[in-house]
Amino acid sequence: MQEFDVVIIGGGPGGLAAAYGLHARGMNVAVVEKDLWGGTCPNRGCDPKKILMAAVEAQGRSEALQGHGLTSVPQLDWPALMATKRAYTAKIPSGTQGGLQSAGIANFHGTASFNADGTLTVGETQLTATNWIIATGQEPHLPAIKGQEWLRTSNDFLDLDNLPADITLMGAGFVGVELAAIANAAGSRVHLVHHSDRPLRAFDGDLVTDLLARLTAEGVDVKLSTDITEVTPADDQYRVTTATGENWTSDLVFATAGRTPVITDLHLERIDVVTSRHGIKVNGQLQTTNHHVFAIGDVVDRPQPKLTPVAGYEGQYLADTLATGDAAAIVYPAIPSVVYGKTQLAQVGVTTAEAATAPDKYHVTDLDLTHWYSYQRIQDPAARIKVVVNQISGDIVGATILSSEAEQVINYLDFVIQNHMTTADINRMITAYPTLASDLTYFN
Ligand SMILES: Cc1cc2nc3c(=O)[nH]c(=O)nc-3n(C[C@H](O)[C@H](O)[C@H](O)COP(=O)(O)OP(=O)(O)OC[C@H]3O[C@@H](n4cnc5c(N)ncnc54)[C@H](O)[C@@H]3O)c2cc1C
Ligand SMILES: NC(=O)c1ccc[n+]([C@@H]2O[C@H](COP(=O)([O-])OP(=O)(O)OC[C@H]3O[C@@H](n4cnc5c(N)ncnc54)[C@H](O)[C@@H]3O)[C@@H](O)[C@H]2O)c1
Repeated sequence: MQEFDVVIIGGGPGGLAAAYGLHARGMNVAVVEKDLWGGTCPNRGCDPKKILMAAVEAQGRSEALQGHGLTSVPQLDWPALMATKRAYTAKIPSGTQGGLQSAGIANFHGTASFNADGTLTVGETQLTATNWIIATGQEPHLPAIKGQEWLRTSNDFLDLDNLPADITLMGAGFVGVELAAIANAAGSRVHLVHHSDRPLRAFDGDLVTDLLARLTAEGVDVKLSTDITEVTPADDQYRVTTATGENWTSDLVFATAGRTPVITDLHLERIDVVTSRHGIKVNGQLQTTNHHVFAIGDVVDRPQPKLTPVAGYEGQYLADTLATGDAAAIVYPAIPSVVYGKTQLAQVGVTTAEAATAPDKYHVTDLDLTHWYSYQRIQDPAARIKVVVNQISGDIVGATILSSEAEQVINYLDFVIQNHMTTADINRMITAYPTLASDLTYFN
């Protein structure tokens, strides 16, 4: 039996932030990982996806400048792009584990499972700890349709040797929309199928409609209010059938219909940790129903978006609270989120839906940016922002933006919101001109 102050289960962004934070505060910690050290984000999530996106973005920029100074559109070389991605991801697990080893943080590779006496089994090893942190993340959800066994996932997509000529994506959430943008740019015929008429529900409806219109204009077959009920092999393809009897064939069908918490192996029922279908239940201190067990990151049932910086923030919070005994509840700052692609959709702070519920407090400005210098210069085909302003103070408190530059603008606005900068504060700054930052003075 090996003893620790804290054992962390899951070596992804959440678990690693907690491990390094606790170790730096002098605590004796161990991390357990059953699969790839580094977790979803650097191995099969954010980072590999955005390596593929680099080529997608470059193609989008070139397309916009056809007739405005550029004469040909670059084509994506999938095998070369995948080789570039693999050159990055191949080093992640060993580099991550090597980092833990050099820091002197104990690490165990294997599937962690709790025992009824509150200890943990990892292969042949038994661990015990004063406190535990569960950071086991989520995995792709495979909808229970006929032919479920034929469905591929984002893990498979991000490791395809060759991109097939025709693919179907079942679900138009973050993952579905981003994979559609990549596959479409790389020359595949993409069917992006969503069961309701309102994908990306967390974002402003008008801007989601604009984004789907852009994807359609780029060649994606967007099908809303379409329920896939069956996938069956048909020669060397798959036949996709919907609830209304519509059908087509595709080379591969991907389930992009959300993700589910990874908790089965842990046997949390043995240690009285309560879960829901959305994940592990926690209080404001990220403490589960067992007072010695905490949970962070994607595996937690909470309203905050499931993103890498959120998992890391929660890991740092627990490093502080467990090391100091200070039990102040976690307070989240504004959390920016971006759906990446040639056209990006991003939001931060108060949403337009929240603003609509308090019209006395908030005013929403809807601006077409296509004629602004920053967007005209690059011939951005779709550029629009909705800015939420506090009517009383006149300050920007939220924004949703659609454009090929959205990922940058949203972070500038995050700084403005997080630091409660007033219009006067922004006007007191001199920013390099003409840039996206120099546009900040025009938003309210
Ligand atoms: C395709 C895709 C793209 C994404 N893009 C972005 C993006 O652009 N930006 C962004 O912010 N977020 C993005 N995300 C989300 C991001 O990857 C997650 O929010 C983040 O990885 C969560 O970190 P985590 O530590 O909670 O979980 P994870 O990173 O999932 O790590 C959990 C780890 O726990 C391990 N584990 C599970 N069970 C056990 C067990 N019983 N024993 C031992 N180990 C176990 C798993 O193997 C895994 O390595 C993306 C996700 C996907 C799928
Ligand atoms: N750029 C980023 O930051 C980024 C990228 C990818 C993932 N993520 C994170 O990972 C999380 C998971 O992403 P995701 O896309 O897997 O989930 P998601 O919840 O964003 O989207 C899944 C969508 O599939 C729909 N759906 C559910 N069942 C369906 C069915 N049977 N048929 C068709 N559609 C169905 C859901 O209604 C939902 O809209 C995101 O919420 C986000 O927090 C972030």
